Amino acid sequence: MIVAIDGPAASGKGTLAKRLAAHYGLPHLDTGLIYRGVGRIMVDRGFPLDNVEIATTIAENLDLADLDPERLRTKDAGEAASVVAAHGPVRKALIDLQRAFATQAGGAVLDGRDIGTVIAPDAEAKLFITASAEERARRRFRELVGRGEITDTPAGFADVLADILKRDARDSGRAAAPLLVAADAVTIDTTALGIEEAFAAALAVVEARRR
Ligand SMILES: Nc1ncnc2c1ncn2[C@@H]1O[C@H](COP(=O)(O)OP(=O)(O)OP(=O)(O)O)[C@@H](O)[C@H]1O
Ligand SMILES: Nc1ccn([C@@H]2O[C@H](COP(=O)(O)O)[C@@H](O)[C@H]2O)c(=O)n1
Repeated sequence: MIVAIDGPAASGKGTLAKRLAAHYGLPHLDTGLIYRGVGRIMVDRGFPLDNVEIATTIAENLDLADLDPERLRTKDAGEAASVVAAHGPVRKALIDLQRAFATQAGGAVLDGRDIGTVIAPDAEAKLFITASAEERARRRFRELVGRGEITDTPAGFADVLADILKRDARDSGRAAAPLLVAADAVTIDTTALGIEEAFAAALAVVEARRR
């Protein structure tokens, strides 16, 4: 079974993807890490993020085994990821890698922005996880403060909210594989749901699709 999970930044799709993967004993791929990996290398090597040729070469040579979530879950890697992810040739270079993961024997759970629409259009279960921008910013803010990456101040929160809104606009407005709800996806709005409630709702959708 392939479970495709899409949604905007900090909506909780990664949390649900991990929980569903553990529940069904399936491997999980956080595809955001792939774009973060490309963005991180561009920044670390001082390449301008709008250099499509270099970003594409990096994407073509990316190895999933090299992606370190600890290093890549930072605010600046997320920002760099959303810039390189708008380049069509970069996305094209990363399709086979993601499809190979999705179609491995036994199935898989993938989360990202274009899983149900581009990477795994035939997935048995498709979820679109969303929440209000303010709630997503609150979640991301708590996470970044908890990791000591930013300080717990109103200005810090305003900065995270601005980043979420900017990423929403970039991810939804780009020409190449924009963030869209697949026609056969079920949308779960988690604004007022805790993690357990959201997991129960997601599990119910997947169970219904398995039958
Ligand atoms: N339903 C929920 N209620 C409260 N907090 C949540 C909920 N779901 C997830 N979180 C928390 O919100 C933060 C973001 O969740 P998560 O990383 O799963 O989002 P995401 O959509 O995968 O983000 P990204 O697109 O940036 O990878 C995490 O700290 C997570 O623990
Ligand atoms: N399938 C995907 C996954 C991610 N992106 C882009 O990467 C950025 C970072 O992703 P996170 O899920 O880790 O926040 C995101 O803002 C997207 O621009 C993508 O395009 N497609």
